[in-house]
Amino acid sequence: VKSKAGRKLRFTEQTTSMPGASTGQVVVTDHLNFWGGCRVKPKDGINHTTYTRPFTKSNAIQSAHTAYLKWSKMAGMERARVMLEAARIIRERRDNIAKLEVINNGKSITEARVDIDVSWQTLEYYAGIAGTLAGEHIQLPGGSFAYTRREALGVCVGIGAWNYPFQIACWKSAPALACGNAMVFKPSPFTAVTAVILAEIYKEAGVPDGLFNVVQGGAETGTLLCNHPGVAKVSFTGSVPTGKKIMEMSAKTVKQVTLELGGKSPLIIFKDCELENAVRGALMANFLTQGEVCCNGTRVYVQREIMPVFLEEVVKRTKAIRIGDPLLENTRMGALITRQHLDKVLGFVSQAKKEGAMVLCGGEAFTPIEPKLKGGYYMSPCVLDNCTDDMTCVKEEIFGPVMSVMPFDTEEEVLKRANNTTFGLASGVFTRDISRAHRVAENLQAGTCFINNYNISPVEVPFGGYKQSGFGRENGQVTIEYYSQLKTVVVEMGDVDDYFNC
Ligand SMILES: NC(=O)C1=CN([C@@H]2O[C@H](COP(=O)(O)OP(=O)(O)OC[C@H]3O[C@@H](n4cnc5c(N)ncnc54)[C@H](O)[C@@H]3O)[C@@H](O)[C@H]2O)C=CC1
Ligand SMILES: C[N+](C)(C)CCCC(=O)O
Repeated sequence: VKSKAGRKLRFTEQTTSMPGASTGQVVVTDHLNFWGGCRVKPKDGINHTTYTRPFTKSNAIQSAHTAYLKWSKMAGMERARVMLEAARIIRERRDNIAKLEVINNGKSITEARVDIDVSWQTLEYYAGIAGTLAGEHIQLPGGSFAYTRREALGVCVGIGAWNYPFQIACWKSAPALACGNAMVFKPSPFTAVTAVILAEIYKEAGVPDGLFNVVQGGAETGTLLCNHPGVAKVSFTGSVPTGKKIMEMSAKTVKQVTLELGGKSPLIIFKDCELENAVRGALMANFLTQGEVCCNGTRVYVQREIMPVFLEEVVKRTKAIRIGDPLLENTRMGALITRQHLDKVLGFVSQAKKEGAMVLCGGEAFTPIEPKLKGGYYMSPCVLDNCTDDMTCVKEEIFGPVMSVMPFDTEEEVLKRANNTTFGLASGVFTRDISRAHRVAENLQAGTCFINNYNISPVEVPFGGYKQSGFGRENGQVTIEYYSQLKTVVVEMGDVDDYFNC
């Protein structure tokens, strides 16, 4: 849905050809901004993309700051209770939120349900940690001592991409709120709807008004948020070029930054792998959410001896992927996010052909037979053979369902080739040799290495990049460090030295 701000949000199951061409439709009749505990009318009253005034008096950042003062004084256990209630509400409304996510994003309903499950689990996980936040006591000479306090940062900004709209909002807000911060979240203008649902759920669960706010808009709004002196931290998910701008803007007032950026991750398949699993893994690494996944393993290196059998299997299964109405239970691939993005992905396939790659399957615009789905942004998932490391399709992030396959001979060679990239988000290896698996994991320059599977990221496990794929982490206990700061309190129990007058 291209939701228009300033109208009411209602979910109806009508047949229509909305962007993404699902059988559902969202009619937006309520405002999509959410500040100070309620939906707010855009000041220009027209379109969320041209709107926001973070510098004006009554604004999202100010209301977030007021809420932060209250929330950060509560005990971790009290915050935990509210967060657990929010998790419960998400779980209860899982199917409805998942439907909205499908209509908004175009991904299949079965995937969207997993996203929503991961979302409430994220809130539960950080609720569990909220009650454990603590400092330490350090003994000093003469009975003096010091202690540390783990304190919130203040108002944190979250800026999200369009591929996992609700989940990204939860990955950012859950650790932020657990630590006592407030958050102003800006979703991608392509997927404006579900972050507001999260804001309403937090309110219903009992967070103070203004603790989690949603401002709609694009680059202009994001820029205002990153430059705002009242913001302590920016957590960004999106492309590398935008990430660089975010870092630059944040530097002006020394804001803390977490950057979850793009990738071009290698997946290495050795000849001693369990082939069935490796083929399934390659599909998991390339075709979730229409291939619009930052950590996808899109450079698939296959040991030469098993290349023919691997290709045969992978092509057979790729051709069998059911593309179509994302709201149907048996659909496994929905529609890409926009016409423009679809054209871009198809352009990568044409370029690959020009550079000598061979299309083994897919790579074309796809029109489902149902008339109601015509006009949707579908494409057939693509496997490219005859690829070399210097081709555009192997070097650049495509962010669509396009797998590039390349042969390799030795471990040493493939590691060198796998690491020859400015990205470093994820990586994967399939082998039955446990020593080799751990050796390869050690030597791959990436924030995650999946052994004998791919794209498994439960909330307990830290997620983030090496190199230009970003820094900071989301998920796992470590993320607490990225949403809090340590205060040292030094306590003198004796007299102050008479150093200057003795
Ligand atoms: N590492 C990760 O966790 C993920 C990374 N991504 C990356 O995101 C990209 C696709 O997402 P897009 O939404 O197209 O990325 P994008 O960088 O164009 O936009 C991301 C967000 O930043 C905002 N934005 C754009 N320009 C801005 C500016 N100058 N200042 C502040 N905010 C600005 C957008 O409105 C959007 O909310 C891919 O490259 C992908 O790899 C996507 C999902 C997850
Ligand atoms: C959930 N997972 C691992 C498939 C992708 C999460 C990262 C992203 O937002 O692209």
